[in-house]
Amino acid sequence: MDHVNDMVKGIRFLKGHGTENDFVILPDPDGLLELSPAQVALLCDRRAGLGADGILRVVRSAAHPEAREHAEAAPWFMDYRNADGSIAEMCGNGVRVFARYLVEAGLVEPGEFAVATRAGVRHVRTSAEGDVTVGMGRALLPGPDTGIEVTVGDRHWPAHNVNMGNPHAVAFVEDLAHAGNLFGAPEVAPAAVYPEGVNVEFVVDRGPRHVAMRVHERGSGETRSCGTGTCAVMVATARRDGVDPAVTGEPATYTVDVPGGRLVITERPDGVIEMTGPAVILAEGEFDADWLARA
Ligand SMILES: N[C@@H](CCC[C@H](N)C(=O)O)C(=O)O
Repeated sequence: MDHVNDMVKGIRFLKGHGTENDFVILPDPDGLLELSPAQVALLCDRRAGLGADGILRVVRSAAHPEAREHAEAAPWFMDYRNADGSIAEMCGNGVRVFARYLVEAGLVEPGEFAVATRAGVRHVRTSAEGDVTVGMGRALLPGPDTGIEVTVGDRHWPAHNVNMGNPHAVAFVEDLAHAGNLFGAPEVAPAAVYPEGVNVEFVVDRGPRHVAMRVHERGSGETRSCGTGTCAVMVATARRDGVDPAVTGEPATYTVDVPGGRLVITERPDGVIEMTGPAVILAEGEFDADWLARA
């Protein structure tokens, strides 16, 4: 293997996941790694690349134009990309994995700290057991919340418009299998409600304050979990149940099962949503910079 090692101009990466929403993590403290959409897509390719639902580039906030203003409060910026190379504002599972990486790399002390994202600063709390809690900010219910329809094949469902920094359409269905194979994006109408595209969640009840969902993610296809999606689902389900912590003054907690595991979502009376779940770093290595440059 020595000749291979001699040849490789290595770029370091790690692999991690949160409830099986998986990421390639690229430590790039000085923000020197310019990634084209084609390069991101190659890295995320499960046959020709490393394979992932998305990329988490780890950049010092001070070194990134989109995060410089947060450098003092949140020294590290999560530059998230979807598997197709597109940029998204926010990734809930990604923030937990990003936080776990910062702790394991010794870049922050475990416990409470802040992470800069395109959707703003997010406060995280790591536990020694592996779970990470993230203050995901407030859900926006931008409207319209009626007249939105999700279609898969010949089935149609009304959907709720929830923004968690990124856009979601939440549809309550009778059976998660009715969402079909989700190889392609579900149709969401009217398309004008989501000019930047949308993540679509299909939800069934499992018990009191307990639901299960599948998701088709904008830019990544069906994934095993979507953190922002579970928050959007929690809020849509709570309102459907007549639960609003801003009115009762009591926090509301829902359990949201995803194909890759379980997340616990709490909405506080001040509207801030907290997401708790696992975050795992499972491998690290190097790939050939020339291979990526050829993409
Ligand atoms: N998997 C993520 C969401 C990633 C971004 C999404 N695909 C979008 O384009 O908005 C999560 O855990 O929240």
